[in-house]
Amino acid sequence: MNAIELSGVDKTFGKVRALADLTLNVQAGELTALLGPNGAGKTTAISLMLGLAKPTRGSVRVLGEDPQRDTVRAGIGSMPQESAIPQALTVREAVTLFSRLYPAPLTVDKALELAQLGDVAGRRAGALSGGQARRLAFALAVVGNPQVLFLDEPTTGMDAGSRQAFWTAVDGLKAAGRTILLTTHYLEEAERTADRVVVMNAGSILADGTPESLCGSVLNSRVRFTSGLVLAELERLPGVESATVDSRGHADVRTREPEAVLRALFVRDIPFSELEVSRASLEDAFLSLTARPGEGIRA
Ligand SMILES: Nc1ncnc2c1ncn2[C@@H]1O[C@H](COP(=O)(O)OP(=O)(O)OP(=O)(O)O)[C@@H](O)[C@H]1O
Repeated sequence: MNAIELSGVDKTFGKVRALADLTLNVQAGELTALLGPNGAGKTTAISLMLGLAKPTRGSVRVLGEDPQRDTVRAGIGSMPQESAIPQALTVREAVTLFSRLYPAPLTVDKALELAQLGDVAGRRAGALSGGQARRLAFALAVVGNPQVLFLDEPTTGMDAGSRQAFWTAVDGLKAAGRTILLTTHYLEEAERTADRVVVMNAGSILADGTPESLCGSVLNSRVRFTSGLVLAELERLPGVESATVDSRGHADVRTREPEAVLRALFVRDIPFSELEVSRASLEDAFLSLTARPGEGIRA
């Protein structure tokens, strides 16, 4: 079952076409990372899914309904980039207030625990640090126990420890079958946590697949070693797409078939040392994709 369905969606602001014929289906229980450079249209897409705005053209469905209907809102939780939390309320008061908007919320203590806010539950929202304020926004998103959760750049401003605890909480929500759509500029987080990565640019989808398939289909692996081979010899090794070598013999080879390169070194008995083989990261794939708009892939 699809928890989210966008079909043929356009959203324009005056002359700006923020979303251009966007079609995106998200299955229930899936953790999807929506990636894209600044201005790609991620926040606009989320605001349509939250029912905060209407598409100029096309249709948006969340849990099978128009998200502008009140009945759907009870099934949705959102952690926006900037939340307008009443600054005079304490953390506990704010979470309690939000819990009352939902028919079957978590207990306030459970939401505070998920967001690691137990220690500052009595502090006023206006007195929180930047990272604590992000955690409060997370508590407000989850306290309603929603089926679908939108997290817009959730970990921005969180320190390393908070981030780790945050992803543990998200893993728990995923294990409980929640549908999660997140945007982030921390690509290593998307690579580690997402079932699916959707890369947007200029209002459309540029690539869509698992983190592994995007890395595999877009970029090569990197094989580094030190040897006596000169550039022309490196370039003639099987499977090599490009290579560089410095005056001390440090070779840096890009290939889709690192095994073929290594086999050739062994079979030909070429002496080498300091071997390092690394797979392209999602960040490499993202940079490569968004540097060439229009040449999208569907992995
Ligand atoms: N209310 C608005 N009025 C005019 N233009 C807007 C409005 N909202 C968004 N836009 C424009 O639509 C485009 C998409 O913006 P959007 O905020 O969705 O991008 P984004 O992918 O979320 O970017 P970021 O990573 O910077 O958050 C941008 O060109 C932006 O300037």
